[in-house]
Amino acid sequence: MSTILDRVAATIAARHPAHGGDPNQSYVAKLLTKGPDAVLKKIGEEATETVMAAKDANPDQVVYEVADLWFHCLILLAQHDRHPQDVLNELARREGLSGLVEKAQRTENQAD
Ligand SMILES: N=c1c2ncn([C@@H]3O[C@H](COP(=O)(O)OP(=O)(O)OP(=O)(O)O)[C@@H](O)[C@H]3O)c2ncn1[C@@H]1O[C@H](COP(=O)(O)O)[C@@H](O)[C@H]1O
Repeated sequence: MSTILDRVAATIAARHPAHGGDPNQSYVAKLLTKGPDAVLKKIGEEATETVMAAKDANPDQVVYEVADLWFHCLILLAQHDRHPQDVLNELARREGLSGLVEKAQRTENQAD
């Protein structure tokens, strides 16, 4: 069963200018035409807007801005030939491993 992440990722892939995406018809194609830094700039903007919504204690706006942030992260993943499932797999790999334990292990390994 395809999820919304799968479907949006597939749409993003299809909108790539190299695959015929038209910058005059498609936001994704227009952004990708501007080059990799344009996507990074949007991610920075959307992350900042997410922080501002949280500081304003506006839960609905937080959801809206996180959706913008995730959407632009999906474009970034496509640029790097990665799929949302790769991120889900990484989260699954980490499942049950405390961040504090992971950090302690990392610090221990760096000291070796
Ligand atoms: N999920 C989204 C989505 N979320 C946000 N956005 C766009 O991302 C932009 C967010 O930037 P801002 O909030 O800063 O708004 P802005 O000032 O208009 O943006 P800029 O002028 O700075 O680029 C807006 O233009 C939103 O409309 C999205 N555009 C497209 N999608 C998905 O991508 C698909 C393909 O879209 P097209 O490429 O446009 O066909 C769509 O069918 C949707 O499923």
